[in-house]
Amino acid sequence: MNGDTVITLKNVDIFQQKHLVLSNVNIKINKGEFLYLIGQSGSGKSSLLKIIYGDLYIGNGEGMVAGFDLKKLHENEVPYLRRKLGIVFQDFHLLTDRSVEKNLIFALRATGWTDKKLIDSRIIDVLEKVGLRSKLKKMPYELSGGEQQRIVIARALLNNPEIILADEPTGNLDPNTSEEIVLLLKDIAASGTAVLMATHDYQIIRNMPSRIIKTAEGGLLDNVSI
Ligand SMILES: Nc1ncnc2c1ncn2[C@@H]1O[C@H](COP(=O)(O)OP(=O)(O)OP(=O)(O)O)[C@@H](O)[C@H]1O
Repeated sequence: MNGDTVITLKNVDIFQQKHLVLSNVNIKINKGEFLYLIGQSGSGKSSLLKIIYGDLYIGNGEGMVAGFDLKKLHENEVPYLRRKLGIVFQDFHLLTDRSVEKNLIFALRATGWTDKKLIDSRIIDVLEKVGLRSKLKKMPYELSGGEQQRIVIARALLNNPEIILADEPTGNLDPNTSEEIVLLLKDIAASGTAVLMATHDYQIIRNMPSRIIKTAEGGLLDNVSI
């Protein structure tokens, strides 16, 4: 793995229980790349993401993610791998009973941050990155769906991840708001974080083309056109 590669999977077989979902997966993703992950429902997109964030273990093959060797990954190292990853999933909602600021403080404390000054300045940094500094004191229900998704992205950026995994981040958003979210993710990629975004939204891909990988027929295809 050279210094610019943040994800390498080599001849990896991906199982759910005893069922082989994807076989012989080969992929390299570099620092700062933005990729779409497509594939029919049930074809293995989530399983691929799970291998990357250490929720499924590698059987056959080799994998390196953000410097962690997936083959040797011990259960108690998974939280450290996750700190190198920003996760933006549809079901990773904001906590609805507290403000944006308190959501972000909660996420930082959970990953070991204790210094109040550093916490405050990190929160301002990530809110500026997503263009929502003014929403610091708002409750999630006072924000639009797109704004909430930006805050989820801000939360994913807190620990300065090497990779963002986004699973259908625009699934509940209207087309214009969806494009803004993808533009934001592309900006984040341009500043050095790799972004892998699973989506079923081909319109977005057509409007904002990028490298596409696809789960199909029990394998992973690279550089696909749609
Ligand atoms: N926990 C599990 N135990 C057993 N089989 C599973 C489990 N999770 C998923 N599978 C099976 O693995 C295959 C791939 O599922 P996966 O969730 O990776 O697909 P997907 O492409 O992400 O689908 P979707 O787009 O609907 O989210 C499916 O056949 C599914 O039934």
